[in-house]
Amino acid sequence: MSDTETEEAPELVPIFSPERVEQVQSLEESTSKDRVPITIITGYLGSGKTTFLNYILTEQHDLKIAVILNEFGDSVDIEKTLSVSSNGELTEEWLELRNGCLCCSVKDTGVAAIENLMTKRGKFDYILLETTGMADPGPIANIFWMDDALCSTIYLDGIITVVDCVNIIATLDDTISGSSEPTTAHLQISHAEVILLNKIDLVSETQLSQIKARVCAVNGVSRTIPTVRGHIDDLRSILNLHAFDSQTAMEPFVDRGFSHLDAVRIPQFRDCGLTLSREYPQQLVEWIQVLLWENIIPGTPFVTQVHRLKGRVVAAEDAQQWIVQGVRDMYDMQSAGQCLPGEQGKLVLIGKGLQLAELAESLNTRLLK
Ligand SMILES: Nc1nc2c(ncn2[C@@H]2O[C@H](COP(=O)(O)OP(=O)(O)OP(=O)(O)O)[C@@H](O)[C@H]2O)c(=O)[nH]1
Repeated sequence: MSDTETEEAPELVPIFSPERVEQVQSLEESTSKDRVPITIITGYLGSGKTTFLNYILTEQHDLKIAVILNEFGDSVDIEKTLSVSSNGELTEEWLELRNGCLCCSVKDTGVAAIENLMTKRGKFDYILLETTGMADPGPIANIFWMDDALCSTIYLDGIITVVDCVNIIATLDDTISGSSEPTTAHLQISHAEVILLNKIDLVSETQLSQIKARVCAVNGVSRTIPTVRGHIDDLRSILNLHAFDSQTAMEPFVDRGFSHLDAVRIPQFRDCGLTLSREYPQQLVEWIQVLLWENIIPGTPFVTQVHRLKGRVVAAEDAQQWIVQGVRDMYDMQSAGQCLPGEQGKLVLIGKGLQLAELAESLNTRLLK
């Protein structure tokens, strides 16, 4: 018999008193009955969060879901076009969709937006909140723990992180030089209960298993689901997880190690909004290609790294609108019908080395050629 086998087993001590356990149980019961669940959808810039939400908003299902879209910087009006384009309506108000869902674009994930939503209580039974691509979901999740008024009507059900399989490895590698801080992408993955490995149409099976291994190294306890454009056969399998019930009742996020992961500041990062006059899309595309593929501000020696590009381009000849979307070195352009009279285009860039004056001048020079 070894020494360890002769040692007495340690006495197990309950961590929580019977009163506390009772308190938790009653909170969990009220959770299911009286409060509306909210799931946070997070994921790095361009990973496919809005595409996933658009899928939910247009798919037929028996869920009445309210969606809150939160946008980075200046791109809210472009995003709105994307999220409600299937109905052809553009509005900042809450919009009722044909499948019973509600949709709204807000510039800020403030408590006010959620309180405003709760005035429409009864019209929905679930809330999905999309964070910006640069957000650490920890502090947002904290709102549903800290704010007493919100806690009485809403509870955090879970966090879903959308991963862009094409770019995730580069994004995870992209630490601030000399720093051991986790990147935003690490934080987003580490908080998730469910991780959508999205854009698998663009990677091989071998790449997918490498990506899965890398993602699981950051968070090995969450469920991973491979997706194309966020399509999930059984939406219910990722909702109503009650992922935080026991833990949130037992210990606030600050004790779960969330608070020290507070928003990682990436100093070189910035977003730039450029107003476009009516353009010749082909010239703009050539400019975008140099920017994304050569990583310089076209016609200048300035080095850049664009992580996300979104834009609405209005063609000079026929006032047709095009939505341009770029994620790192990939981009696509889709026709979005005729623009309204007098409407101009806009380009929003998020990344490093983005100098507004130089970008604007470079763009003008190229487009005036
Ligand atoms: N090929 C492919 N493209 C995808 C997929 N999912 C999304 N996309 C494209 O990726 C681009 C970015 O998608 P979005 O849904 O806007 O990404 P997002 O995460 O909401 O972006 P941000 O809000 O800017 O962070 C768009 O051009 C989408 O059409 C996918 O599974 N496959």
